[in-house]
Amino acid sequence: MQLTDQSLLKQQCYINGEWKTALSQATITVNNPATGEHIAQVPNMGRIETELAIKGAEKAFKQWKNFSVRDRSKILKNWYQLIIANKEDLGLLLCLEQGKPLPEAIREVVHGASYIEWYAEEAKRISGDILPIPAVDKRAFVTKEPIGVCAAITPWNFPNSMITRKVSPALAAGCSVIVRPASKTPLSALALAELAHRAGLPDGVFNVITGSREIGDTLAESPIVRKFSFTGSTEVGAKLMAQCASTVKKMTLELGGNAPFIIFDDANIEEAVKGVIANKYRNAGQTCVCANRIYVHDKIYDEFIHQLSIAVDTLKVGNGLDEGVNIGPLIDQSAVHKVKEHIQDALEKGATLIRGGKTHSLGGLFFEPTILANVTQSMKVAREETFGPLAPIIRFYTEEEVITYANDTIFGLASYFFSQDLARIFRVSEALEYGMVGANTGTLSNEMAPFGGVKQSGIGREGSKYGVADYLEIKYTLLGGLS
Ligand SMILES: NC(=O)C1=CN([C@@H]2O[C@H](COP(=O)(O)OP(=O)(O)OC[C@H]3O[C@@H](n4cnc5c(N)ncnc54)[C@H](O)[C@@H]3O)[C@@H](O)[C@H]2O)C=CC1
Ligand SMILES: O=C(O)[C@H](O)CS(=O)(=O)O
Repeated sequence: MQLTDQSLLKQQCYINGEWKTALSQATITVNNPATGEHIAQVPNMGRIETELAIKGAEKAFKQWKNFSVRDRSKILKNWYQLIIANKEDLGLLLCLEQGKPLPEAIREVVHGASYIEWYAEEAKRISGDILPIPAVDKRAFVTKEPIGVCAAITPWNFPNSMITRKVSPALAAGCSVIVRPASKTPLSALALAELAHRAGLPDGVFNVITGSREIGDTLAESPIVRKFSFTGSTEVGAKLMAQCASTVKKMTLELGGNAPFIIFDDANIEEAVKGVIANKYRNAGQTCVCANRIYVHDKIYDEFIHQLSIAVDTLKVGNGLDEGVNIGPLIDQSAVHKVKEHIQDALEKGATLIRGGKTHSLGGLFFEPTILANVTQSMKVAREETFGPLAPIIRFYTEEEVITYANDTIFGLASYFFSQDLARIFRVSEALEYGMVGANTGTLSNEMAPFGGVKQSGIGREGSKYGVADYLEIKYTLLGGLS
């Protein structure tokens, strides 16, 4: 791996300001999903190392919470500037360990850094309240204080921005953090730790530990860890929530999705096709906010499928390092299996294959961008999160019918629709049971907006002024004897 700054390839964990190997010397291999080649190895740590990290983070919290907000903000801004200055190297690490095309990987790095830039300023906007005077000899006020030691477990699909989206509000609030990244994609988190160290973050304030499930168990069960932030599947999120219950931790859960993408008969079809392409095939469809069901009104159904097919034909599948590639590999064989399972189930139940439908001729983990027509609500692809480059098209006839379809899921993360009727835009946006709604757009995320879901898609928000509140506790103080 040829980085401009080779020291950003870290193969040890960052704990209490030091780079460490596992006590057992055990390691985990990191492979490039595009080629299968071994690109690095990181420590396979467990309970003992995690407990050491927790102790160090507890000590560091006591120091970091007493930094002035101006000093915390300055260090976050240093970190932001170092990330931007090294975005090509960080993008290359990301592309090699996760597979997304290099330009898309660099965009993720810049997107991830935008949260640090945002929270560097939000640190200065954490304020409390002076309350009404309860009695002539008393004064009352509210202050907001950092929660304390925080833990974060992150997924493989956005190995850079999922780290910064959790760590930056925590640090801005004055907390210390221990991050356990996905074992498939740890290099981005470790490189971010190196740059945080260079930015002047005190030892123990930000820690990155790689290894076994024991890490998650230890973090979830520790009474010192007061906040747990998890991004990943609903199944695992629920398990962690149960584990954290024994020590009554505050939770942020960014979980699974099943996004509806509705195209009404009054939509601008060309714009809707662009929106679907930008949304559905980003990261090879491996995002929790990808359209999982595409509903198209009967009147424009055939025209939409025709135009979407033409657009899908222009997508290039390949190694993310190659020029012009739009879709990289899926993360592993189980991901390929799930896409195939959803396609097979749909075809057996009457769907029609319009484009793709099988492993790409490149083999390995590459999969053809796929379109299925005549899909129905009863098919697996409409009920489960596919997490792959599969666009299932479902026909609908009325607004009432499609809203019922769209809301018929345990998930409630992102939703989208295209319409040029203003009254309909307000009606549909208010009727959709989701944390986020995109109207006439297929992309939602930015650092100024509250990202998160309802129902079984999670708890809490990341990004915006709302994101820092999840790392603060409210304290009420009453001053008596002032007569
Ligand atoms: N709501 C959101 O913002 C996002 C949600 N996701 C969801 O995550 C899933 C895909 O990502 P995956 O990494 O495969 O999800 P996953 O839930 O299997 O794993 C997520 C992370 O949790 C770890 N993990 C798994 N089981 C664990 C356990 N029992 N204890 C502690 N840690 C455990 C994994 O190693 C990984 O680091 C999809 O369902 C997707 O929708 C992914 C990214 C963002
Ligand atoms: O993991 C994900 O799906 C991300 O949260 C999507 S986004 O924030 O990059 O849009």
